[in-house]
Amino acid sequence: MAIQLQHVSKQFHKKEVIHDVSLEVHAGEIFGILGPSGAGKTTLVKMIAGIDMATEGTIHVLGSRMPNLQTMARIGFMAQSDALYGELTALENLHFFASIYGLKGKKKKERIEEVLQLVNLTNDMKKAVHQYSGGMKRRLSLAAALLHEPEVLILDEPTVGIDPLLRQAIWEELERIRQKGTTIVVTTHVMDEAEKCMRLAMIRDGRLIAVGSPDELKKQTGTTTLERAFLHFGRAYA
Ligand SMILES: Nc1ncnc2c1ncn2[C@@H]1O[C@H](COP(=O)(O)OP(=O)(O)OP(=O)(O)O)[C@@H](O)[C@H]1O
Repeated sequence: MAIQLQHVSKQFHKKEVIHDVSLEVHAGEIFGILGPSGAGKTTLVKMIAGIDMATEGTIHVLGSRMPNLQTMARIGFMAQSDALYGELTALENLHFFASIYGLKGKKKKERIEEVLQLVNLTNDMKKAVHQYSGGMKRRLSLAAALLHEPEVLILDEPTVGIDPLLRQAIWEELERIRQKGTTIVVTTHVMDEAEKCMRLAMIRDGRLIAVGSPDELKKQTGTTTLERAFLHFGRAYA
């Protein structure tokens, strides 16, 4: 088991936005968190990544209770808004993040070259990031999250604003990374992306309404699309 949430709740200013969520993510899977805007996906993944704390309940990642600094060094996190330095080039940005992750010398240089190639930005690596398109910034953020070859990779809506071709390329990349042994958690509000996950959690109004593989969720509800399955599970909480 790579990730375990037990009875996790989160309040902001006394308002509860996550209610009693328990779930498990298996090692080596691509696990999706699917829900509409405001459902609580970002709040959940931030707590898993150790950036935010649960108000109640416990979260374990790779066997340690979060938040835990040592474990955080084994997690790659890509936030929804790109945390990049616009005035620096892509290469300079990656050097900066690599130093934060403690990469040095030859290993650092090699890894930067690898991730740039992975997200297909080698030819643009010397451009200032403020000249990048939205899709290029997303890919650079993904590259930064991959620098330290994390055991767990957490991506908050990684393909928002990315054209379909590139989206496809990013998903192929995620599958490659998974095969190398990384456990991946990805949030999305897009059904066809959820469909690509091995298992997924459906979230509505901060509540977990269902967990399973896309096929299981459709079967359980006797529907042919995840969208219908989502509506079906959601109804029980309406
Ligand atoms: N720092 C905060 N302070 C107060 N309320 C917050 C804070 N962060 C999130 N919320 C609230 O928590 C709820 C869940 O937000 P969250 O960003 O987790 O949803 P989401 O599913 O990621 O949505 P989106 O897809 O739009 O990013 C929302 O009602 C939001 O207003």
